[in-house]
Amino acid sequence: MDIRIGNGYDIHQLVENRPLILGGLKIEHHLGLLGHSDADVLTHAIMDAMLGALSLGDIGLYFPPTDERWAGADSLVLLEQVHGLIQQRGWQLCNIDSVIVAERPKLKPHIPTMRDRIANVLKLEPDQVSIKATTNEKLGPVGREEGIAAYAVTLLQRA
Ligand SMILES: Nc1ccn([C@@H]2O[C@H](COP(=O)(O)O)[C@@H](O)[C@H]2O)c(=O)n1
Ligand SMILES: C[C@@]1(CO)OP(=O)(O)OP(=O)(O)OC[C@H]1O
Repeated sequence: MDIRIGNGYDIHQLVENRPLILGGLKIEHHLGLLGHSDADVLTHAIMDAMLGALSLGDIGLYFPPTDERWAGADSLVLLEQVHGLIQQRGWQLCNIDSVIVAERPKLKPHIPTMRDRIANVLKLEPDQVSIKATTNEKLGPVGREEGIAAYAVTLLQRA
């Protein structure tokens, strides 16, 4: 089999006195995401999709939330390590498609920079990294701005 698909999902709580980091980009907002790491929910979903494509488990296996080494970790650095695992096994990324579910802030203006940052770490062209945003139409915890969620799908091919 020469292609593999993976999907990833993550959600983090929005709280006061934390930065909002999405796709490696700090976005000005009165709330930020709570987590052991930088809580970059988009990058976490992308890593889980990459690992899932090769049945390699999830990010908690490689970067346990109980391990002080990952306290405040920059998720783009973790992404680079996950990319290394994929490459070591002889695979490369074809493309990523993702969606961030957030009631606020407006993410559209920030998406090109997020795509560039993720693409840069993964040595991809920005057009191989799709990032979309949607609200949750005020429904549920995301709709009440208690958190932000992200979904990602990725396709890998043999290098
Ligand atoms: N946090 C968000 C959410 C959405 N957008 C953009 O707005 C468009 C409309 O969103 P709906 O949930 O009402 O469909 C969406 O297509 C995004 O382009 C955004 O920028 N930031
Ligand atoms: C990368 C890690 C490291 O603690 O980040 P967290 O901020 O704990 O986020 P979560 O998505 O709950 O779990 C993944 C963890 O492995």
